[in-house]
Amino acid sequence: MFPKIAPTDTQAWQQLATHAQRMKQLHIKDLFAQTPDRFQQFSLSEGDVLLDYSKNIITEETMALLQQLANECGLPQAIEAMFGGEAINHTENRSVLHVALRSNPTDTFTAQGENVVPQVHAVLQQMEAFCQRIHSGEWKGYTGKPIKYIVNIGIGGSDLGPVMVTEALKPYWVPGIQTYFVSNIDGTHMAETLKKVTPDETLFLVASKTFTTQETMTNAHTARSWFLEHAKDEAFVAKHFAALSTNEKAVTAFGIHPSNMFAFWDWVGGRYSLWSAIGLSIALTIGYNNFAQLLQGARSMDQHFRNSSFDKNMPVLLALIGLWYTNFFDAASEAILPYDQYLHRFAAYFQQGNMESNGKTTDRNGNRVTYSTGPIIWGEPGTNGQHAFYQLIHQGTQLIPCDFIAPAISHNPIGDHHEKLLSNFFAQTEALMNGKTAEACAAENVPAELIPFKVFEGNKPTNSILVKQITPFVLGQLIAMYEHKIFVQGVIWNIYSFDQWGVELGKQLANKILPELKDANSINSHDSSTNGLINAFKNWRKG
Ligand SMILES: O=P(O)(O)OC[C@H]1O[C@H](O)[C@H](O)[C@@H](O)[C@@H]1O
Repeated sequence: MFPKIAPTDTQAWQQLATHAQRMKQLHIKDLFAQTPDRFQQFSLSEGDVLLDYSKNIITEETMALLQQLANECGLPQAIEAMFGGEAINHTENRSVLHVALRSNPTDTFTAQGENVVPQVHAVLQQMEAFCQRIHSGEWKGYTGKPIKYIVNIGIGGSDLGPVMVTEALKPYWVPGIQTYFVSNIDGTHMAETLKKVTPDETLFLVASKTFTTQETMTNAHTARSWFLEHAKDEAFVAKHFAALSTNEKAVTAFGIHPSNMFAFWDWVGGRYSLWSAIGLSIALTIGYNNFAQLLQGARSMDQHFRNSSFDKNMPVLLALIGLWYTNFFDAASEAILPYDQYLHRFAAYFQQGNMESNGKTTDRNGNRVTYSTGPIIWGEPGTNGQHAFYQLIHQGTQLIPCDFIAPAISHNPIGDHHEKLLSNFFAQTEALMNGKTAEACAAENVPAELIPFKVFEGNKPTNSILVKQITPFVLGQLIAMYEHKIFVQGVIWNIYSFDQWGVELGKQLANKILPELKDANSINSHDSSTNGLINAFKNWRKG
């Protein structure tokens, strides 16, 4: 295990606090003027991924102190504890081994004394064989037709990853397969999806780690009823429903045959599960070989993370820079801004990844933290964001560190679209850094009374992540890079990143209120606001 030290108790933290006061007097553009080769100093590549972190309010001293902080907080031991399968998810007494899901067969990862790699590869083989049967048309629906539609029913970690990846890799979709995702318990989500599919050509994947989640179970039962209205015979369920879960008992109770179950394990966190059986919708959509490439990309980032010194380690550097702004500049949020339409769910995916992992106030000693932890994560694809919220990033009162992500090669090289798109990426990061002075405005003959409105302070930090192309391998690298960033920050903040007790409360409360909504009686068991809302809801439905 690694030390449970409050980061504020380290020497590095004290030094960083003093250092930050000095750094707040500086402007990034001056740092570039002082050190023209700053790009060489603060950028690195790993395969086809280039990280440029030079447009940050940092110097070599900043980075050295941040790395010292990581060392004082036991990051080297923590990395080995995770890869070594220690039960670092302490509050659930579980290992955290999503890295084992992208292992090679000859690798070894141990949970509770057992090498988990053979079982990982057994399920991967089961997934590969299943994909082959679906894609070849060998697997037939109840009227003898091959499967054309995949409907993944899951929520949270059993939805967001597969949605994000299948969208990101749309150019790789297997011809003839159309995939949909139903997550919301709002009947609209299911109803609208069922309009697009046919019962005899659809495979429903019920994706749930626990197989108890209310939304997923409700949606799965609705899908089953709809299917049986058409198929009439329960025996046909086996041809059209598969389960992705850790809970074999609940899968069987639902009526899905164990041979249609793809297993994973309690050492896979929901928001880290796209690499497991939860990724079956991905493999069915982009083909198993592309799914395997995604895993290989993640594996290469795992090795980079585990083996690189902190000054050459992408996840560590991103984590330290993020923490620098969260804790020493009071930044409350971070934006993820992909300049790639296919990555339009990337920020939403890492909203769960970050906010469910590091949105915690209790430290690993059970005490309330005295410093900020996980920031709010948000973002939209550029350039749409530019025409919506960049105003605030440029001229608002909040400091919002941004990650710009873009591929050099587009999957859709139409005319000069991609050059135009990327010119916006480069221009934005440059403008956020440089800003615009009153003198520059005056030189452009801006009327004096308008100058205060047209001045940009600049000094807005950005990371630029440029990749050659969004291939399955590169996407695997990118996802794993951000996963490990979250892990590093959780270690330094001394919090448990792999539980999510905050989500449980909502589940319990809804279960308490649900029976109260089933009859017409007036309710008075809550506060006056909740009573008023419930009674108004009921009154409207009476009429
Ligand atoms: O996969 P399931 O067990 O259905 O869980 C789905 C989701 O449920 C909760 O919201 C958890 O907080 C998430 O981490 C999880 O991904």
